[in-house]
Amino acid sequence: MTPALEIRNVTRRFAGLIAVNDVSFLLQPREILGVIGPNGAGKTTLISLISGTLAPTSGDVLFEGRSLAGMPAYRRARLGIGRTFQIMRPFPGLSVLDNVAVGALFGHGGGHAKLAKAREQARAQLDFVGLGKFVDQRADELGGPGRKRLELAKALAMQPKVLLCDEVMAGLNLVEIDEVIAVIRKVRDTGISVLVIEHVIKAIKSLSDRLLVLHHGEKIADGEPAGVLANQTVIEAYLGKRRI
Ligand SMILES: Nc1ncnc2c1ncn2[C@@H]1O[C@H](COP(=O)(O)OP(=O)(O)OP(=O)(O)O)[C@@H](O)[C@H]1O
Repeated sequence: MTPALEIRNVTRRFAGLIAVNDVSFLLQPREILGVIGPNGAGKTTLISLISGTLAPTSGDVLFEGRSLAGMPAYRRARLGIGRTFQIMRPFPGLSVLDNVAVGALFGHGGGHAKLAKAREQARAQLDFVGLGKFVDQRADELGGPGRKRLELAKALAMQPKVLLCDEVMAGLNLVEIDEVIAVIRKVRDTGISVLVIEHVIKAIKSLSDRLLVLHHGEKIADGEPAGVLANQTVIEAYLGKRRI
């Protein structure tokens, strides 16, 4: 089976700093892959290299077997690569519904050219993530947990085949984390492959089919979650962080 994503020897430098260093891995269709690592390990950079907001210094990203080299972010989104942002940026002044409708207008396959159709799709995505009751509220009036769900709905409205989630559980309480986990599982059940970056180790352990660990830009482990978290190198990378 062709992988949904293949990351092939990807390196990204920022001046003297190597943020991502010769990283390779696969994301299989319908897989939930968790990516963890201490602060500054290169996780967000990795998502940006896949979604196309950053270009690799070397290496290649393949989507369904096809190289994305040189392809801008908007075209990758149209091909089916959706992402959420760690720093949430709802369009201020727009309703929750229209924030998501924007995603539907520009998403996979060119999106829905008609606003009415985009709003219809946005409403369905908001129901899906549990924000159905808030469609008419201004997006910048949503609280933290609501904004996390909004980020997910915005990305899903683009009808991605691959969803890249950047810390969608950060700042949530345990109940809210469980709710987001349930939403991500539902996303996978619709046939979407998911890459999840997260600091909440317990959550990502139960959510992920496979876990990949980055440390100083390098992949130090990749495998079944319980085994990866018992790995001595991984424990040392987190020593003192109290996150395992
Ligand atoms: N645009 C940039 N210019 C210069 N350095 C950058 C840039 N973006 C990231 N970095 C550096 O690259 C390294 C990896 O950063 P990145 O944000 O990918 O880490 P992260 O694992 O997502 O961290 P966190 O968990 O804190 O979000 C860090 O040292 C960071 O300071």
